[in-house]
Amino acid sequence: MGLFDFFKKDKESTTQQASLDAGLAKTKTNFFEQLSKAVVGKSTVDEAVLDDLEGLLVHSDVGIETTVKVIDRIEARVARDKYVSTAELDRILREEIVALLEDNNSGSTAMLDRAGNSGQPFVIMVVGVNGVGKTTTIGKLAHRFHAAGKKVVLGAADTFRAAAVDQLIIWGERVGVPVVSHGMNTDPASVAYDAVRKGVELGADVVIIDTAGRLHNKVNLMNELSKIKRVMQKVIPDAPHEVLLVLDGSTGQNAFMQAKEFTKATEVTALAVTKLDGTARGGVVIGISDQFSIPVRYIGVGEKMTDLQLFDRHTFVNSLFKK
Ligand SMILES: Nc1nc2c(ncn2[C@@H]2O[C@H](COP(=O)(O)OP(=O)(O)OP(=O)(O)O)[C@@H](O)[C@H]2O)c(=O)[nH]1
Repeated sequence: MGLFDFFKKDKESTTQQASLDAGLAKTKTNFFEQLSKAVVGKSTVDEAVLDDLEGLLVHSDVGIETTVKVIDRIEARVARDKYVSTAELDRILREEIVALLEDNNSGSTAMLDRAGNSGQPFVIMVVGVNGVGKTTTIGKLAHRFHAAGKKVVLGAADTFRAAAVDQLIIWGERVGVPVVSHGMNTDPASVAYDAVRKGVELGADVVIIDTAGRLHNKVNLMNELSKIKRVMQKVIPDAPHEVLLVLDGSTGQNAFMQAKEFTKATEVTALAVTKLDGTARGGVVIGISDQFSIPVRYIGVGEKMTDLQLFDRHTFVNSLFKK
């Protein structure tokens, strides 16, 4: 890495950090206001403080099971160290959350590092219900790959809604990458097949396929996703290399429910959690990454093309606890 690249990278990470800090601002304000209320007038972490902390974590959408794990860890620490001051609670909580994410999120390799390494396009099938930010996330991903010098092809296989196809085409133009589309109400599997073929023809590094996510008809969803996979495999036998489920972080327990349903319908290999900037309950990322043994790879912290970040547990928790 040359000196220029080093500074460029350094500047990039500073910008990323700033947008993460801004994106998590609502969650932070909410969490720390509540946390300081919980410990006001108390010098040690006792049962009452732990009870308040439990309520606070649940309220931040960390989820019951994960909250119980965090509280158990802190309780064990309090029992071991005998005296834990409330002033230390921040640090302890932060350490325990990082440790929890470490247990559950190991082995997540950034897609960008893997894309284009095998000589064939790296195929990403993107799933998720309408409105969660699926198309936007695909646009942002395309931008990320494109900006990193990767050749990208998009496939508009969400043919159920005209707007989804149009929106993807607009993203393609904005980013400067080709979009394979057959229009609305066409066979999604045929779009996916053509997109993967186009990717091979063009020597693309990445092919990203948008799909329709109609959860209310699980059998149809399952069949449609299986069919899309089967036809892709006629072109590239081990495709898709990633099935990315997009979840709206501002919908709290709904996001958990969707993750449960989609993981039943297809084999999901990675998660993207969007709209964290619009919620005070960003704890959902901690819960989701703990509950499903699927790595959270990306988080959305705004509407701009550059507002999609690689999820890194340390950076995330540091930002959350930064005052
Ligand atoms: N604030 C914010 N808005 C986001 C983020 N990601 C997506 N959005 C917005 O969420 C809205 C829905 O996003 P879409 O990409 O249209 O959602 P979709 O899941 O593709 O839904 P359909 O296109 O309706 O299938 C859009 O207005 C996006 O700009 C994010 O990380 N932060």
